Amino acid sequence: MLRWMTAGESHGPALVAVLEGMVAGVEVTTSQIAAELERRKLGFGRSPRMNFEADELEIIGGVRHGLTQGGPIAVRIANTEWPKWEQVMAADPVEADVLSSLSRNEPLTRPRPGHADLPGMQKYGFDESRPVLERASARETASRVALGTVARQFLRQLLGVEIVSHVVALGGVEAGGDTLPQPSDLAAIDENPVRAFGEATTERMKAEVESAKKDGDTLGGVVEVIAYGLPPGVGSHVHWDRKLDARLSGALMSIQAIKGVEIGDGFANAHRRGSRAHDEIHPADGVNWVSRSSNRAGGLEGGITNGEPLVVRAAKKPISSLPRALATVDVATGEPAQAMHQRSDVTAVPRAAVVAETMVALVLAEAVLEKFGGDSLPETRRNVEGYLETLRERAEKRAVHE
Ligand SMILES: Cc1cc2nc3c(=O)[nH]c(=O)nc-3n(C[C@H](O)[C@H](O)[C@H](O)COP(=O)(O)O)c2cc1C
Ligand SMILES: C=C(O[C@@H]1CC(C(=O)O)=C[C@@H](OP(=O)(O)O)[C@H]1O)C(=O)O
Repeated sequence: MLRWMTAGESHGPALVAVLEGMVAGVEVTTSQIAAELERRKLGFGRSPRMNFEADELEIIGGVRHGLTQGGPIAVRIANTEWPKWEQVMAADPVEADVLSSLSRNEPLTRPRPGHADLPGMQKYGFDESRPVLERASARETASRVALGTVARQFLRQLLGVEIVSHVVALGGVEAGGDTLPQPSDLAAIDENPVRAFGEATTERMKAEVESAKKDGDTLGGVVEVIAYGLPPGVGSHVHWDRKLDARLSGALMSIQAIKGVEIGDGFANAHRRGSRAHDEIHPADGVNWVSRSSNRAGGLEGGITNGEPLVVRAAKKPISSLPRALATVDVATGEPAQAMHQRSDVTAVPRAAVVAETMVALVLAEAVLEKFGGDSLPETRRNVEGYLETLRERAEKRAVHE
């Protein structure tokens, strides 16, 4: 079983994260994780904080000389802004008069519609939203990306799986073209300001971001993640919590501000006839011994991978910290007020794509380990080879019968 947990506040000393259950022998280095953390900061419309908050990464357990050891993998990502927040966010009590002298410590009593502020205050009994937003903040996704890098390396080294993402819609502008980006396109996508691929909608997307910024507004969008190289048979149809589509959706929905998930042509298929919705199966050579002329299912049937590329989409709502603040209630007075706002991204859609890759990597690594087991990469690899050999033998038997 692969498990992962994160802890830490947005303006606390550091984020920490633990990945438990990863096999020994996976190559992973601090610089590989740091490179993924940098990718998470990319994208036009990002928060001013992305320019000055450096992710100071340290692997503090589970990896030795560039190889996982089989034990829990622990990472720490220091918040370089910590000195400015040390008193506001101190773990131990701080003198009341010191705190009241800090402008950063103004009680946040005007909750933002769309953020976790108000329901979090109600649920946990807080008079202001600081303790809620500190943990709700998508700063936490940095620690997910760190763990996701390990999952990604495992999938790559075991199966040659490559995970790609791109922005397919931003602020109502849809990226053109039906061609799926390949792993070799990822570098170009990372260099694209809005992480788009396909027809040149980049300038229109950027213009939309500029326009929203001018209006004091924010934008949402849709990201797509594709995983190449998965064999058929990962996930299961036998029980609700083993279905890979359910697990992927839950993991993607757990990303801050993701409000919709689609597997393959999920929503478009709902409007098509069956004859136009499924992927007809044809005989072919190779391990999978079949081919399909389309991939509307997004590589999943019955909650199981079918050997086609896995394609999932996630819809992100616009950021809820609007410069042109929305109406709210000041919970200190009960009077109408404007929601608090200090700074915010115009959009975090390009960055959410990288986080979505991470969640896909973690879920796939977990499901692959369930299918193949093992405690070391060579052992898991032997199990994969045994399974693929069985698939091949079954395909050959069929060929003899024909
Ligand atoms: C990469 C990323 C960056 C985000 N940046 C911001 C931000 O700057 N301001 C903001 O209000 N929300 C931001 N969010 C969204 C909030 O964290 C999210 O809306 C909030 O935690 C409430 O959760 P919910 O939207 O899932 O209900 C961001 C989300 C992601 C994925
Ligand atoms: C710090 C990150 O994202 C933050 C996510 C976030 C939110 O409300 O989710 C709000 C912003 O933080 P602040 O309110 O301090 O400006 C973002 O910058 C990060 O992704 O590293």
